[in-house]
Amino acid sequence: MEAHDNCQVNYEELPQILVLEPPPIMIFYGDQFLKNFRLLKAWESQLPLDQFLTIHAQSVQALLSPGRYLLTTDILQLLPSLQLVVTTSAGLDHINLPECRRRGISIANANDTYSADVADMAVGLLIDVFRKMSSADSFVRKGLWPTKGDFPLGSKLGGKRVGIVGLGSIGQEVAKRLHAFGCRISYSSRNKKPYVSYPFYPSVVQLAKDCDVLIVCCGLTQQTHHMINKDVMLALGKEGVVINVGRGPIIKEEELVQCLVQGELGGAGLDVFENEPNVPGELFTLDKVVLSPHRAVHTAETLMAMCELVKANFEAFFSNKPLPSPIVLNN
Ligand SMILES: O=CC(=O)O
Repeated sequence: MEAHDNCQVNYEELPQILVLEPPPIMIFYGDQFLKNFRLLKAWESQLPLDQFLTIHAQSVQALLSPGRYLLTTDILQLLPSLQLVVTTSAGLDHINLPECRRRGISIANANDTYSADVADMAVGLLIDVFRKMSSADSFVRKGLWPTKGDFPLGSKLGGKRVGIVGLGSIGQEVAKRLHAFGCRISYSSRNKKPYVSYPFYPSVVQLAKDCDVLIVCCGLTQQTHHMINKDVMLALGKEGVVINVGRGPIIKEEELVQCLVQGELGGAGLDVFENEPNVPGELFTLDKVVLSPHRAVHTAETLMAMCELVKANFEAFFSNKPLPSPIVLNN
């Protein structure tokens, strides 16, 4: 017996949640926010994962999934009673969605909890690339100012033509911010959005031709995989800048590195990479590139909001109520 909310509850009787790997909320804040649930922590077991899952196969109805852990068909098949996946991410590319659809497994995600923070980061990366803030910081710290003299000029943000790739909730937040900075916004998306007046481009290459900057804000799907390739980058041009706060594999990284090294692209601000946490070494020496370790979504405040949403989804599921942030899986 344990004390929960000042009353005695039997821990064994609490609703059970399987957690395959600790999500960032647990890493930073522990698992107190899920104190009214019994957490089955796969990583604490000495057993290989498949054996561990086989033992708990019949009892697991709900699973908490951190964004980076792949929920493959193999794993899902080991969990025949699974009815709900709550993921702490906004992106769903780590989950085998067709298999969930086939099995009728519900999914809930972070919805737009992170959108404002991700948009702030996209704008921050862009300002950093144009105004060379990271590189200026390192210039001063290395004591180069007195010896090397004048630091190179940056480029003005106001007036730049910014193409947003994916005008979902993150893309719209980016547009709002950069519009306020005096940028000229246009976008490409799966469909033209009837409620915005920014020019719409069905083709990303055409968008790139007419812009100084591309900001990748879309999710990773079969359609967006490697969508930003050499053709797009050449269309953007030698002064062009690419910002990626979506997912690494939306950009063909090898071609991005090549374009940057060969001076065919003006700069990049990257929060996400194809093979995280590995970043191509060629980028480390380029001042026109700003790098960030997939942190756009995580601020202390947003993680707390995420905790609440995760908890609310599990509470709703175990009391047969509608999920607060369900994903509708289309055929
Ligand atoms: O990248 C993080 C997310 O999709 O939430």
